[in-house]
Amino acid sequence: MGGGSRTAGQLVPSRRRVLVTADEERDALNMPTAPVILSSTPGSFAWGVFHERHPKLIRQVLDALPYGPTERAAVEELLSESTGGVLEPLDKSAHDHQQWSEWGEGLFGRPWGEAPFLWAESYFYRRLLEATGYFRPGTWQGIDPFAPFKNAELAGPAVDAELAALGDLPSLSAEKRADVLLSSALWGNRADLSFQITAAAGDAPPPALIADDSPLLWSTLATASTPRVCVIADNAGRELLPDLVLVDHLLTGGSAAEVVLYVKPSPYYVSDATTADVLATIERLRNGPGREAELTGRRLWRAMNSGTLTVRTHQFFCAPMPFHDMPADLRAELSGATMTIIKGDLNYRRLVGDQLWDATDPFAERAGHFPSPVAALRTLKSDVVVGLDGRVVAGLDATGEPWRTSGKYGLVQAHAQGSATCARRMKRTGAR
Ligand SMILES: O=P(O)(O)OC[C@@]1(O)O[C@H](CO)[C@@H](O)[C@@H]1O
Repeated sequence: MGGGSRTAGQLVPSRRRVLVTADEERDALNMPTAPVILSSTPGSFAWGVFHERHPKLIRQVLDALPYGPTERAAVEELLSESTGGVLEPLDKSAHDHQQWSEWGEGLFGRPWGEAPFLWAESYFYRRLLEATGYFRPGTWQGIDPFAPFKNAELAGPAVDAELAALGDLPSLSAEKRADVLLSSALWGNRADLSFQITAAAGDAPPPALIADDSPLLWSTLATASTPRVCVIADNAGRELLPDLVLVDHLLTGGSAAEVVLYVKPSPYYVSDATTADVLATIERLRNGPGREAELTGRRLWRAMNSGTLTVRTHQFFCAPMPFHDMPADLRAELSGATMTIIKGDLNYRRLVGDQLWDATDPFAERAGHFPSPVAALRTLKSDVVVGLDGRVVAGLDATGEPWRTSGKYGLVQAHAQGSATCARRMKRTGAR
């Protein structure tokens, strides 16, 4: 574990647009804070992402598509800059140059490892799209550099088996089916392609759930008259598939009258889902194998036709900040949700803050800023975790395993009093 600690002179990205930052708010409320994770400490998880995972990723990206000399050189240059150089700004011609200049104020010109890990990773993926020409007019405009990996996974035999297994669902009781589908969506998060780049070969440990607030998730949905569920998706392929099956179950079983599925506006963290990935996954379901898969795919198609399922995105989902700093329009959208289900490790980091919290800090304190009741379905693949029982933490520490990052443990954590922190902030500032 490790990263670095937040000291007086430490650089943090500009949050000029944010009226009250998470740290200012905590200071004002006398709440505890924790060191922001950096990637400067050799041997830490964050350092390994830049120095071990990214070099392998870059090789895979350059092998997967026939990029020309300009793109190849730019990609190699990014790898060398991000492992040994300083943060260079986006070219002035980039459509979001100004935006990133603001987000990176005080960071450009400094070594990558001095930027918060979350910021640096987000910027790495933005720069990778720049290097491959994703936003520039030309051959590679709009071409997802990770599409070959995502497509291979979706077409693979493991997905065939998962689709065929859907045939067992009708024989289960409604309650059992709900549990099974929630659990599939949770463990589907282990199928993240960036994680697999450095996961040990043949590594398929039996999963273990170390926190389970699923009763709170289900009871919150059960008590609403017309439940609106927002799902903030994570990975495409073998994670999005069970997510969509869960969405179908929520809609057909009455746990949700409406579902809004949020995806990334552009390729990000290798396998993160975009709208194109949602469409490809629904198509995969419609084509089976298996009658139940076909029916699920058709129902999802019709749900999109009727508007009970909407797929949306927002630029903020690729922004380098925690959810605490989400812009007002997205906050307003999410505030109407009966429950927002947040998938995956990165979204969890953004929800609670990418900081070295004490693992027993209450989840409600870290997630209470979210504009709606919120539930996180996440396998642990980074240093951040909160809301665990002290005895569980002691037991995990005693194993000597890297339990926070191994992908072997998972959690369902929920908080149902949305906007608790928001309400305190409004009271303090006199806002209505
Ligand atoms: O969000 P996901 O797909 O569950 O996980 C993303 C991840 O693989 O990438 C980051 C490190 O690059 C970590 O947050 C985590 O290890």
